Amino acid sequence: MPVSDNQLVEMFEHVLTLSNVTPSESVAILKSHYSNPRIVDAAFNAAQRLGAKVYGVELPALNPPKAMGNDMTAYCGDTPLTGNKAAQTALEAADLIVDTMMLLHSPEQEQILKTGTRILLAVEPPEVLARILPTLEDKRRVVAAEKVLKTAKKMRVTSAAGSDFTMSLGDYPTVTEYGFADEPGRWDHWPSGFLFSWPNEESANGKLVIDIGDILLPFKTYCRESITLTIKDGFITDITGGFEAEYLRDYMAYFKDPEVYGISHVGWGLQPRAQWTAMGLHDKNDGMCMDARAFNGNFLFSTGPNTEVGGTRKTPCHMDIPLRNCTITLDDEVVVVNAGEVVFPNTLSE
Ligand SMILES: O=c1ccc(O)c[nH]1
Ligand SMILES: [Fe+2]
Repeated sequence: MPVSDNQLVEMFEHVLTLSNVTPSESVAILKSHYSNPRIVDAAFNAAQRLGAKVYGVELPALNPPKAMGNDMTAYCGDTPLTGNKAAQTALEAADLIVDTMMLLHSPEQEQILKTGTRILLAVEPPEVLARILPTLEDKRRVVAAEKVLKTAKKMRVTSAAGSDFTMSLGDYPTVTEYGFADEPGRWDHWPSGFLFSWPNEESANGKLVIDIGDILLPFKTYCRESITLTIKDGFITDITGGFEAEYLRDYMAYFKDPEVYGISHVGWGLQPRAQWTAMGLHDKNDGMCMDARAFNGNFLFSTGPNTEVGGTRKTPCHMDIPLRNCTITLDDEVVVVNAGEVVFPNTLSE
């Protein structure tokens, strides 16, 4: 439901405080013409109320010729910042950047983070920002899960629908998202509450069944009939099913890039305030639907790029595919999700 300007400023003050913004710091508000002006204003006001030095960086939008739809997560790689050295310098000078235009996980973003600058992405609708306002408990839960994921050498995902998907882990880092950028060089996304890593190259194998009700982003559709993905040595080699499978095949083939079939980040949702049903209550252009990526107990699968963690796959096509009712096991013993229920960490408060 509608969120007042006053509540939006108060929420930004809460999240910037959790992000350790102090009066001795500088905060850059990164925007473009398509940013939500209410979010830009609330971020400006909240940072000033915390005593920080605030400035804005506005970049002209970039429209890659092959990009379709309005969801910024669909097309990764070049961003409005690409090649803009002066803006890059202005952003690297900040202690914290509130990104209201979506830098995505671009090489430029990684360069900024390397300087110690923190980045907080905030592009979802204000009512989603309000419903999933970050808490220290969110961080505790995600960091507890990170402890097992970052030492895991193997992940196995199974489901009653027929998934049996394994991969080796360890060559790539674990990324946590708990909703605030509180440590130097950290990128985070408000709203969130999940974690992920990437399979070691050529190690992902098996079958994934996208079952009825599972979600396809950026299509923002609930699957109405199952799709079966065959994965061999880190790449999808077959996509079978009915219309939904045909649609996914056609969309991925459009990019004419074999790297679109590579496996990208894999992890699970830990946000009890995110809801599987939320996507159905929003228009497709409202936002990127973080409820789908973060809802408690999902298996978040994705395809395409791995450049932000030093991989070589720079394909622009990125699918995020959260599955329900999966069992996720690490190293054949630690079950983190059992048939869609989070079992580790085992304490969850609403
Ligand atoms: O927060 C996000 C959003 C999109 C994505 O692909 C990863 N994390
Ligand atoms: Fe993703």
